[in-house]
Amino acid sequence: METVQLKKEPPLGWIYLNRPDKLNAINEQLMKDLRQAVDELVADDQIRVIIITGQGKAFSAGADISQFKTLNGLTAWEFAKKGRELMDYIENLPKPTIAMINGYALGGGLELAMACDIRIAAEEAQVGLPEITLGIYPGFGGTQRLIRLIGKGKAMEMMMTGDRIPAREAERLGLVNKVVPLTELEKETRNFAIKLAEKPPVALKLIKLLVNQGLDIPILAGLNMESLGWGVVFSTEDAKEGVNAFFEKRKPNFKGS
Ligand SMILES: CC(C)(COP(=O)(O)OP(=O)(O)OC[C@H]1O[C@@H](n2cnc3c(N)ncnc32)[C@H](O)[C@@H]1OP(=O)(O)O)[C@@H](O)C(=O)NCCC(=O)NCCSC(=O)CCO
Repeated sequence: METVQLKKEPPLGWIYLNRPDKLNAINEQLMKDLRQAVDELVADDQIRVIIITGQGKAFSAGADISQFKTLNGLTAWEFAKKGRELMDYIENLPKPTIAMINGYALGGGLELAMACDIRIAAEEAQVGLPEITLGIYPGFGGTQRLIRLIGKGKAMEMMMTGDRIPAREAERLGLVNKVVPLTELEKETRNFAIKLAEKPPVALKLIKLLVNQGLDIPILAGLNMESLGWGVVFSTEDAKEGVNAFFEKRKPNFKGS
């Protein structure tokens, strides 16, 4: 893959966006490579958690603006649809995902981070949706995901001003889960990811489905899905293991079945 690097460190799978000289700007090739990398990690049974990060000083500075000059109405629609569908795909992966935000996460870069389940950022990182300064607005799902993460008022401010905000402010808003010094970022992210990797995969997969779909459906439908899902989760070996481990006063060993 030209623009993405993959590292398998079971149970963790790492994806590095790899266009550091362009601050990991997202062009068509990177979208293709990212999809391929994600699919490879999902298909590997040894991988339980996927971490996405950037090489160099940025997580990603967003969609590749150099591609914009050749876009017309129709191709812009196609480009946005492609980017947005990739973010939807990542949001709905069956394994937990973490965005390790090592630097700038702007525009499509923040939209990618928002499609992940968890965001851990370096203190030095800055996030924002600066599309308005280009005369446009977020097109990879940002208008919808930001309001769901931080609420309408602050989301409006971020999108209307295009201002970048520091990681600590993003943490205060609930846009990132955890902020650590850059020197600690990889270690802290690994520790967090291992914690998730030790949890039962089927229950994690169902939590993702219930939370992601639950936001968009009437509460009664969501509550019914939750009850039905209990039937599925209770049929797993991991549920038996969890209950047995509780009574045997030991740490459970979840196998994913
Ligand atoms: C992120 C900024 C603030 C960093 O500024 P600075 O440190 O001064 O670094 P630069 O010299 O600007 O950037 C280095 C190099 O990367 C190129 N680049 C940066 N961002 C992009 C991008 N989004 N697309 C294409 N290329 C990019 C930049 O041109 C430089 O290349 P050279 O060949 O060395 O000149 C600053 O870079 C910045 O503000 N970037 C743009 C952020 C942005 O507007 N993002 C939104 C994009 S639209 C979008 O995402 C649509 C989807 O919703």
